[in-house]
Amino acid sequence: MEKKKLVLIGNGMAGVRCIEEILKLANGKDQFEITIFGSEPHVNYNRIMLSAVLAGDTTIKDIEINSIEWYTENEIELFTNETVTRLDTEQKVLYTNKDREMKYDYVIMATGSNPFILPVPGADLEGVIAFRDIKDCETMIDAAKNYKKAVVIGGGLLGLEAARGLLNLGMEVDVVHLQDHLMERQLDQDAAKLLRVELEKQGMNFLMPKLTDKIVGTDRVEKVIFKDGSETEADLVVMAVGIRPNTLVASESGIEVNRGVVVNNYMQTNAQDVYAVGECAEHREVVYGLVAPLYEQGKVLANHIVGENAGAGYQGTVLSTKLKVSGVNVFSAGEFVDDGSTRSVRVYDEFEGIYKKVMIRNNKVVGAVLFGDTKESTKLLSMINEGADVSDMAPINILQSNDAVSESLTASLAANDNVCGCNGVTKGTIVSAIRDQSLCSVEEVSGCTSAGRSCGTCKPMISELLADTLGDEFDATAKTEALCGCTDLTHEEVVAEIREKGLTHTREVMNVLGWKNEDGCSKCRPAINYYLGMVHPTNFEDERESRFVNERMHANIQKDGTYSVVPRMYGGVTNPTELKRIAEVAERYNVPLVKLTGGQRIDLLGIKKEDLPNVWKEIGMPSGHAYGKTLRTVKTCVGESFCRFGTQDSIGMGIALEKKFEGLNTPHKVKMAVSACPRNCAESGIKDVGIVGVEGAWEIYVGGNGGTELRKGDLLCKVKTSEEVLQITAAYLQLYRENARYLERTSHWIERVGLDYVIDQVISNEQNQKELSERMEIVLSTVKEPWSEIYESNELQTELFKNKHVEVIQ
Ligand SMILES: Cc1cc2nc3c(=O)[nH]c(=O)nc-3n(C[C@H](O)[C@H](O)[C@H](O)COP(=O)(O)OP(=O)(O)OC[C@H]3O[C@@H](n4cnc5c(N)ncnc54)[C@H](O)[C@@H]3O)c2cc1C
Ligand SMILES: NC(=O)c1ccc[n+]([C@@H]2O[C@H](COP(=O)([O-])OP(=O)(O)OC[C@H]3O[C@@H](n4cnc5c(N)ncnc54)[C@H](O)[C@@H]3O)[C@@H](O)[C@H]2O)c1
Ligand code: SF4
Ligand code: FES
Repeated sequence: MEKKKLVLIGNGMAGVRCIEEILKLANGKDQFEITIFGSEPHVNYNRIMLSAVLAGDTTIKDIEINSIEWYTENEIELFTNETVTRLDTEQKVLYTNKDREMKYDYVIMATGSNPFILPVPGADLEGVIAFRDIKDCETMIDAAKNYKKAVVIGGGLLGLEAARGLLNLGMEVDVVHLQDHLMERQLDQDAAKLLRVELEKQGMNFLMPKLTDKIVGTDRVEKVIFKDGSETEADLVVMAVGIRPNTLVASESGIEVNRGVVVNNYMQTNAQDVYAVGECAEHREVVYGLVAPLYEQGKVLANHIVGENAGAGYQGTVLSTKLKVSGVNVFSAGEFVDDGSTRSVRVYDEFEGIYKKVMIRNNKVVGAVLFGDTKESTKLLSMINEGADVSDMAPINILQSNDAVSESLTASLAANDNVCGCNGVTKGTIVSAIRDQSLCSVEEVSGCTSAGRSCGTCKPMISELLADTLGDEFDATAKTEALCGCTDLTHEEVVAEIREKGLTHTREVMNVLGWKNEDGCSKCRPAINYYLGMVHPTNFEDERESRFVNERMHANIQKDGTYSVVPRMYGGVTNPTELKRIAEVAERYNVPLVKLTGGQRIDLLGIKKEDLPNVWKEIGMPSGHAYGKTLRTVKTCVGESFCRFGTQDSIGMGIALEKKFEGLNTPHKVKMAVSACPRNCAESGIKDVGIVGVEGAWEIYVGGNGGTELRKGDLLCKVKTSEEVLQITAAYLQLYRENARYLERTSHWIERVGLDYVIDQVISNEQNQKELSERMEIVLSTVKEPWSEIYESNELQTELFKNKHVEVIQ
């Protein structure tokens, strides 16, 4: 079959993706001889990531999408630095600015947009630029080396991302905005207000509402003057006031143009065999400026042009956006302004800086705005796209999956929910690809499914899906043992950097260590929080929002949304007074289930979240930490006082251990037991630390586990006195704290590092033992009792239990 000549005008994101789709289809490659013209001097690159380049999070080299080898391998003829000027649609010939003429059979126009430059005096001065391509990005990076003050005109997505990048480059930044609220095309007033406050904290200065009158300077820009007569100094002005579809080739060729090049559902223009795709195209009077719709268009076009069934064609897209500014989570999708026909559910948490609004019309979700916590964005976008009926849901449940999902971003997603919004890739597709093609890294998943190839904000979710699907194999087979998909650094490297660079906050760690996803994920945030506390025990500010929900609430969440409360009973010992108080509380709060735990204490299950502080106070006992990565219980046998086999005071030893180590933060939960003879009634052989009394001595066992992977503890040493048991346990636990990876149980850690290493560090090297236990004493001096801390503090109670206002508004 003779190949048809297919020419792509525009070597950018939408056009080249469409060519990739054509090449993927059977016969696609064989049908066409492909030529691409691009005005820019580069191969196809990820324009979206220019914001990340400017912010110093990645480099221009790293944002290349298709290497020059890709064009060669696919036999694509590429002309960079060459602009197509006109088509003769009768003769099927195109012309370029380099006097080239080329015959074609099919043309795809993917010429993108031009940034809008305000038609004000001085807009042509040196130092006045747009932010659209690599050249603009390089100009800004160079300007920051020589100049101090930048003015960004436009408080939309682009302007704010530019401003963040310029701040990172060390410039002072004014953002000039026309309206009195930022991102007015995506956010309502309330979200915009919170956004402004957050960005001001980051150092941005807002001049709004302001209309630019002129830009002045001699050779280079010196100041911007506004219509109200005020002015601001400027060494650099970045215009980010919107874009206009680039329709020049079409209009020069007599092809129908409105705002963009007019296309039908198959992306055909009114000229024979001429298609348009991307930001230059106008479909049903809409021009899109985000990649998700453009990639959908490219898929339809590819199917149509190769003669595959393209169904009903492109049907339009509900837009959703996320601002890519470090430290700010903003999501907006569909409708966001209330009108008479909508009702909305809102959650506004001033303490945490969280605002969520879901718009509902005729029992269907039609839009959402999330600020501060965007975990539900994927779920909400699916609901909007599916037109999900929410008439059976309590309004708050539409928004409050947050507690339940906070341990996993992906667990609550259905197989047909999109994980990667940019590329339209579902959870089901990713999980099948991982299973069927034995994928084991985020890069491999991206390569096979395209998920994660654009803005990259979905990479943490891909990483979670890998972990969930591969289970234990994930770590074993991953190319690198990176802490999570947000970084290539290992746990050990992150800890080393925290120590070396003196990093003290989660955000700082992510910024300084170049996190790929600026907000981190549910894997790295708790880990970093733990490592910071481990490295800097005395000046550590625990980041509550980085903790798993159970640790944040100091109680275990149950499947019906209530909580369980387990007070501490040192060594499993209680008395009638405590039992009476527990019984009274159970009656007063209608506790549906009171149960003895395997760790020798009492569990009150089914407590409402708002009742927690009062229940804790009225029980009057310390927290049993049944929910934390910390010491859980010390189980004891009755020992020498009552048992005829007992050789030691196991209860006394257990209570001493529990009192010493309660509340200690550890990489994972730690369970202990003390038995007074080798009959081991307290099951000391399968605990993280198990103590066994023998005649005149104690044996210390470590690394035992009674869970799914049963492991018998290893004998660490045998000592004579209780003091030695306490000191060696302290040294051992401190070594575990400093050396293990977050979420690694002692049983796995010992398997990894070896018992010999632990004996060497804790037993053989006495100086080391002393230093480890001294460091443990420092940590222990910082421990606070969490329940009383909360019920004695109105502020904490409001923060945790009372500050979510839920309104259903007509
Ligand atoms: C800094 C920045 C951040 C962004 N962040 C996001 C984001 O987070 N999420 C998101 O979805 N979108 C984002 N966008 C928007 C996204 O990059 C665009 O929607 C997307 O690049 C449009 O693809 P396109 O192929 O239509 O246009 P482009 O990528 O602009 O490609 C068009 C190409 O055609 C070339 N060209 C034009 N005319 C001719 C001609 N006559 N002959 C030859 N070549 C020609 C141009 O030089 C250009 O290289 C961002 C944009 C910028 C600038
Ligand atoms: N995270 C993302 O998804 C992302 C990031 C960057 C860019 N983009 C896309 O790139 C394109 C360009 O972004 P954009 O922010 O320039 O476009 P935009 O149209 O979304 O925003 C332009 C903003 O400039 C303001 N403005 C207009 N005239 C002004 C004036 N004279 N003075 C001050 N402000 C004025 C408008 O009120 C508007 O808020 C859009 O399609 C956008 O979706 C997306
Ligand atoms: S472990 Fe030994 S001392 Fe303790 S209760 Fe059992 S038999 Fe008695
Ligand atoms: S959501 Fe943007 S790359 Fe996946």
